[in-house]
Amino acid sequence: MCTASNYITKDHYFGRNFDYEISYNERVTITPRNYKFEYRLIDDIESHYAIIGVAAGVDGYPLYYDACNEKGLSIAGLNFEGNAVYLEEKEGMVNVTPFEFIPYILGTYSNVSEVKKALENINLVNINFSEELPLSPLHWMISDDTGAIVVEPLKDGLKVYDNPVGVLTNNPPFDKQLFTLNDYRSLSNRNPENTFSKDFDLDEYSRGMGAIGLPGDLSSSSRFAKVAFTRANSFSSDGEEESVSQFFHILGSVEQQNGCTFINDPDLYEYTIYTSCYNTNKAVLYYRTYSNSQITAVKLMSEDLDSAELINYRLETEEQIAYIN
Ligand SMILES: C[C@H](CCC(=O)NCCS(=O)(=O)O)[C@H]1CC[C@H]2[C@@H]3[C@H](O)C[C@@H]4C[C@H](O)CC[C@]4(C)[C@H]3C[C@H](O)[C@]12C
Repeated sequence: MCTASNYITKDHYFGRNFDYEISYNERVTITPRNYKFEYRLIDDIESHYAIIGVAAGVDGYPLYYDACNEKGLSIAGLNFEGNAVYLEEKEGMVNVTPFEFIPYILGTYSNVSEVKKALENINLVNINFSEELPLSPLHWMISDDTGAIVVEPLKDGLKVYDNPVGVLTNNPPFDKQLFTLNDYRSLSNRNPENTFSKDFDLDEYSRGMGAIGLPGDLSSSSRFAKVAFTRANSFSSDGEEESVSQFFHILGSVEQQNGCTFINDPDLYEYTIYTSCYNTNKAVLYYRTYSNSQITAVKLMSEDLDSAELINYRLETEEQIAYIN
């Protein structure tokens, strides 16, 4: 399970919890403007927008999980098991593979409205990256400071939804997740009046009673409701540190602790391996890992973006504790 969210203060923030039971040795990968993207079916692209993101530890190609480009456009791929369908090559369409989708979108487009238009002509083709890394069933949230969309590959092509709640988890498909939010329309960040009955008193014995009924389990539909509520009611000042801190708290509301989600394999549990937070206006990637609660930052604009070589930074995974005495 994974969760993605955006958050807007003075800048636009976007990121995700990467929840899984195994790691692909992910690292921060920067793709400078002149790294040559070789595509399986469309023409290679020699020069494009620069990209920063978290990618699998595979040399020679940026297999991004989530990323943002120098124009402020951001995207994350989340599991969409049992629903994602990739198709055969289609004439007249821009045929890219699912693993090329993030590089293609972020390399070519600068905002969500351009992407929406381009998606009308994109076909996601079922071609594996390699035999060892077959295709994953994914859907994507794409976000910038004007809004967000969700892209789902279905059997009759790509379905694109506007995303007014600014979050995405896994199953079921996005339209069903959105509909389910109707069930929670009475929830509030304020304590409710007693509308249960006029005939007897009910005590307001605690703060936080306005959100009684908000799910707290780790299923993807429960995380959708929980994180949508948390994001919608989020309050912080608009400074960089406060915004970043608040963003980590939004995704912290649906963090998966190791041990709570058993995978059908001895000793394997799904947990939040890392949380990313992009300030997309400044192209800075902040992240935390499960074993290191300190926030680490990598700035796209500090690199030589006219180079042609990928730049990688390993994730800082050692806990960093500030001992006071
Ligand atoms: C599993 C990851 C999504 C995390 C997630 O949604 N977890 C929830 C699982 S579940 O619903 O609860 O089952 C996805 C996100 C990005 C994916 C990776 C990226 O797409 C990049 C390559 C693509 C290759 O085709 C496969 C390996 C891979 C390296 C992918 C492995 C895996 O499928 C990743 C890491």
